[in-house]
Amino acid sequence: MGKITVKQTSLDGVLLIEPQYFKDSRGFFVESYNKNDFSHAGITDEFVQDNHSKSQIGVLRGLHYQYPHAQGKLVCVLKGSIYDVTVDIRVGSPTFGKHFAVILHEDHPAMLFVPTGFAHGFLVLQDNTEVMYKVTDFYYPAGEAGIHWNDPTIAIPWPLDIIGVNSPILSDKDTIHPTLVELKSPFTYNKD
Ligand SMILES: Cc1cn([C@H]2C[C@H](O)[C@@H](COP(=O)(O)OP(=O)(O)O[C@H]3O[C@H](C)C(=O)[C@H](O)[C@H]3O)O2)c(=O)[nH]c1=O
Repeated sequence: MGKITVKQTSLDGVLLIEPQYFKDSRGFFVESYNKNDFSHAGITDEFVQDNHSKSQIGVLRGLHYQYPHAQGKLVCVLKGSIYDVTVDIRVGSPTFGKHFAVILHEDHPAMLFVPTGFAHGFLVLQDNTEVMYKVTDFYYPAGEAGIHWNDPTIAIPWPLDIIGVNSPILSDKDTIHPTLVELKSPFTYNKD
């Protein structure tokens, strides 16, 4: 049975998970999700839907959350790489408005667990990048919401220069999200 290593991040509840990779001359094998391993690590959420997106370099998807029917997410990169960002939007949290960023790469296949109460997004760093993520509630279009990717109070240092673009490729809806100051976050911090 594969083992996983779970690392805390700067945001309480957001976890970096490194499953055991079995590498050999053919490549590698990994159990990308194992209910027993995850529940032993304290992640007992039930995942009910798998999402899979493919993007070209320079695409930025986010910063998104869903409410009601908030979704926890388990994010992994199947191909290519992303600059993945999570923002704490739980009112009353000591890290409210703070972000955690990590590069997830096909060859450094850590996974990120994002609980409910956070906005999530990523900037794509290579062409034909494919991201797969499990979510803990179903898609609920009426509950789709977001925060502006370039919100000055969050001040995410998106590495646009590294990929040589001045501005990211966005969906129409991702150009008009409110800033965190304009938003009334529906999430509250519950330290238990
Ligand atoms: C999220 C979702 C979308 N769709 C449909 C709706 C649209 O017609 C199409 C593209 O959706 P959207 O532009 O919202 O996809 P992304 O911009 O990649 O959204 C995701 O981006 C960031 C990274 C997230 O963390 C969220 O999981 C999610 O919001 O797929 C569905 O049918 N089911 C779904 O669960």
